[in-house]
Amino acid sequence: MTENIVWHHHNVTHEDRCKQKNQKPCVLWFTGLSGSGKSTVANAVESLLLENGNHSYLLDGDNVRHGLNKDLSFSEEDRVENIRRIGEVTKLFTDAGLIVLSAFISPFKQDRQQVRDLHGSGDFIEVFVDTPLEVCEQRDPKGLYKKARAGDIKNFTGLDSPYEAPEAPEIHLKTDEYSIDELAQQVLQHLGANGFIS
Ligand SMILES: Nc1ncnc2c1ncn2[C@@H]1O[C@H](COP(=O)(O)OS(=O)(=O)O)[C@@H](OP(=O)(O)O)[C@H]1O
Ligand SMILES: Nc1ncnc2c1ncn2[C@@H]1O[C@H](COP(=O)(O)OP(=O)(O)O)[C@@H](O)[C@H]1O
Repeated sequence: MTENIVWHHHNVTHEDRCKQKNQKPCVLWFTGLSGSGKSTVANAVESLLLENGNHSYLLDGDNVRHGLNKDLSFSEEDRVENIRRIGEVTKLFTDAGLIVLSAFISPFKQDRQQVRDLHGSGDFIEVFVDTPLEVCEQRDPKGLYKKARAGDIKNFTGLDSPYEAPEAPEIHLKTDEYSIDELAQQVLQHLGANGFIS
């Protein structure tokens, strides 16, 4: 497919863009069940990054599925393609020098591993938003569990579609033990301790 396509080298380099922004780009890859708190915590982290003078961008499953990925369903095949595309987008954004936050269920280990491999060099940070299914279902912020239990939504993650939890995430957030602010601070602390932000 890439036959006859030649890679262009640009005058302004990745290093130039990082230096200009005074940060080391990375992807904070939030993964977890629907209602686990991915969007909520990612939003709180992004606000802290803004306050700290960092340059970031938050990619959110619901929003991206309204645009770039609006042709994709929730079949296994389409979820794989969803994450593949988002992986490529995060690669472009980190190349641009940004700290990228992505909030997708991303239920399959293999797909998350592929995004990790795409980034290489330690800038992929898996953030497991660990919330028991019962708690997610109780929160049910969009009423989707109720609809799924009633049979109105098929292939719902955690019910009739699988979620493969990370085994060794860089950051493990327990949302039933800590507040949103505390969880956001845990993420910022990891970024600081690992030299991504100052
Ligand atoms: N069948 C089914 N299963 C899971 N989720 C569903 C489904 N149908 C719609 N939704 C809504 O879509 C959001 C998940 O989209 P993602 O792109 O993150 O999913 S995936 O990574 O491709 O699995 C998810 O958003 P979050 O609740 O923010 O996770 C739901 O609002
Ligand atoms: N400690 C917590 N961390 C994250 N979310 C929490 C917490 N406690 C309660 N919530 C609530 O849980 C819901 C999580 O929804 P959301 O962030 O949309 O999840 P997701 O993006 O994973 O679907 C929100 O209504 C949020 O206010």
